[in-house]
Amino acid sequence: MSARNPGTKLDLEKIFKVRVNTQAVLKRAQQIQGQKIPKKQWQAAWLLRAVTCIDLTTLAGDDTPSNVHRLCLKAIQPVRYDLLKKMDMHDKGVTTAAVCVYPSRVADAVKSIKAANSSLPVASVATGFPAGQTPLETRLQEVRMAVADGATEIDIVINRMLALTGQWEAMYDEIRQFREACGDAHMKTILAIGELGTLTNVYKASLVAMMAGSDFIKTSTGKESVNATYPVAIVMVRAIRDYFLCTGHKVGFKPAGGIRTAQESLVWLTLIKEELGNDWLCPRMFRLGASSLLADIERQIYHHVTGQYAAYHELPMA
Ligand SMILES: O=C[C@H](O)COP(=O)(O)O
Repeated sequence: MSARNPGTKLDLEKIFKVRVNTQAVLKRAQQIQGQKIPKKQWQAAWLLRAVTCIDLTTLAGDDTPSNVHRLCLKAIQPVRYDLLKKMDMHDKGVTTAAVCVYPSRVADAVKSIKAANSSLPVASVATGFPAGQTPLETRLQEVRMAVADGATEIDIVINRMLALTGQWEAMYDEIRQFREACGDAHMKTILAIGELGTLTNVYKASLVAMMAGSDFIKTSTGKESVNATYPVAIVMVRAIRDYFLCTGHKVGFKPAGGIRTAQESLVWLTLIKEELGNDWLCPRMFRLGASSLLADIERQIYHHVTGQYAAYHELPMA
């Protein structure tokens, strides 16, 4: 990952001035979805880029060491070797960006990745994911435990109650404490946009999260009824741009939740390229949080290489 965002003082004046023009945002989101996407070998290259930006995720109540182990192996070899060889990409170290698991499964993931002689990062959700409704000390302790078990990236959830009641200072203080508990682990801050009510709140929460030192801002847990949407992404990436122009610090962006198709991954890459530029089109600055996107991308790559669609059983999945 890139140099970290140290954060800034909380600028409440700037937060209170935020207004979002919803119609303009919706129009821009439509424009981006209407853009032509690359075809043929360019599409295959973009899809491989998308693979390298995936936080391959399992966040289920029935996660076990064995399904986490399979997830890790898939993250290390996300696309079948013979397909990569046909594209002359077999020796380019194509992996996903990270695996993402619950705190209790971090040690399992670290063990599997070490056993495979890989240094793939292990990310963990924490802070009472997904609702964030546990006492602050419990949430802080969860972060410390995930880091102690070997997570090098922590996806925290914000306290929505503080955002919904306009307690931005308290939200800033909590996130600051999470950042400290993370130590050297990079922190992605999940806004849970489906529960923030308005796009204005999304912009404000984005700014507060960045001022408090988040390395990434992330749309959703994947557990809300509304998760990663393009209009919300426009608002968040504009906040990232605004913060960069004011401070010189680059913060990453992670849409997550409900992203399932290769086609969607191409739209996400287009959105990042158009709104933030090529500097953000890499795993250091952009992640796709997804549990089941990789299957479709690998299928499209199979089609690109062979001219046929694979049955799902032909592609080993996590
Ligand atoms: O952070 C990642 C999300 O929880 C994944 O959501 P998903 O299962 O809808 O892909």
